[in-house]
Amino acid sequence: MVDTKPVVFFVLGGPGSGKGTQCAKMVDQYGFAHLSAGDLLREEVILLFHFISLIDQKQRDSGSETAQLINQYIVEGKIVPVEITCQLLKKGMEKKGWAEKRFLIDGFPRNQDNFDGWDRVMGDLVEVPFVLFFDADEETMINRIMERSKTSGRNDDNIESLKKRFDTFKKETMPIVDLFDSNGKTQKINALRTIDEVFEDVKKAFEPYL
Ligand SMILES: Nc1ncnc2c1ncn2[C@@H]1O[C@H](COP(=O)(O)OP(=O)(O)OP(=O)(O)O)[C@@H](O)[C@H]1O
Ligand SMILES: Nc1ccn([C@H]2C[C@H](O)[C@@H](COP(=O)(O)O)O2)c(=O)n1
Ligand SMILES: [Mg+2]
Repeated sequence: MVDTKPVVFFVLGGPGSGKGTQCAKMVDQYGFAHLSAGDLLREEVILLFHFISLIDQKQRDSGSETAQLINQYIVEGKIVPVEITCQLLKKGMEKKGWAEKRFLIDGFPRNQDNFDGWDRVMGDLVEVPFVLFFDADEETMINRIMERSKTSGRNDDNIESLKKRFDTFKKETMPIVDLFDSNGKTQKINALRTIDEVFEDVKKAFEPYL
């Protein structure tokens, strides 16, 4: 039987490097499935708070605790424990019908805990041909995020949270990018040009999978 493992491409880069923007273009133009770990975590907080009034006391306490924990991690720019994030990603993949898809998993794995947790749960179930890494300097990324903050409504799009997110990115995420790189699995993209120029390089990286 032909192996039908889903193909997963991780998408990494600093805050505001353009991960979500470029993934959206891959979805629109080539039908890739896109899951952003950050988006899934934000949605989970909303869902847990929203349904809290509908469930019994015991579930309510645990749901509210989880929502508060995720929210706190996000505002502090820290990485949520992988048990939570990996389950959300797995469920998201299943919902999209995972066996036939090419997945872009954006903002994951963000640290060693993410990397190890994914490997435990998903390592044998999917193929990961490479990691796309959007390279940009901090000043550019700060400018983009501060502009985005005018409309995003994100509670971590402010200078205090942003400093912490950059700190986490440098200390915890870059070693993961380097780890993939040492196995020849990082495709680095210069993210400092226009959205369309960056997308030209993104397409080249995915050429064998289009
Ligand atoms: N190449 C680009 N040139 C100028 N602006 C860009 C470019 N790419 C993205 N942007 C803008 O920068 C902001 C951040 O982009 P995006 O949301 O895609 O980043 P991200 O990497 O997903 O960030 P985060 O990690 O915070 O989710 C958005 O407002 C987007 O429109
Ligand atoms: N693997 C992940 C991805 C995201 N988060 C949390 C912490 C991030 O600062 C925040 C926002 O992510 P983004 O939308 O910028 O990709 O979400 C995490 O804990 N683990
Ligand atoms: Mg994003």
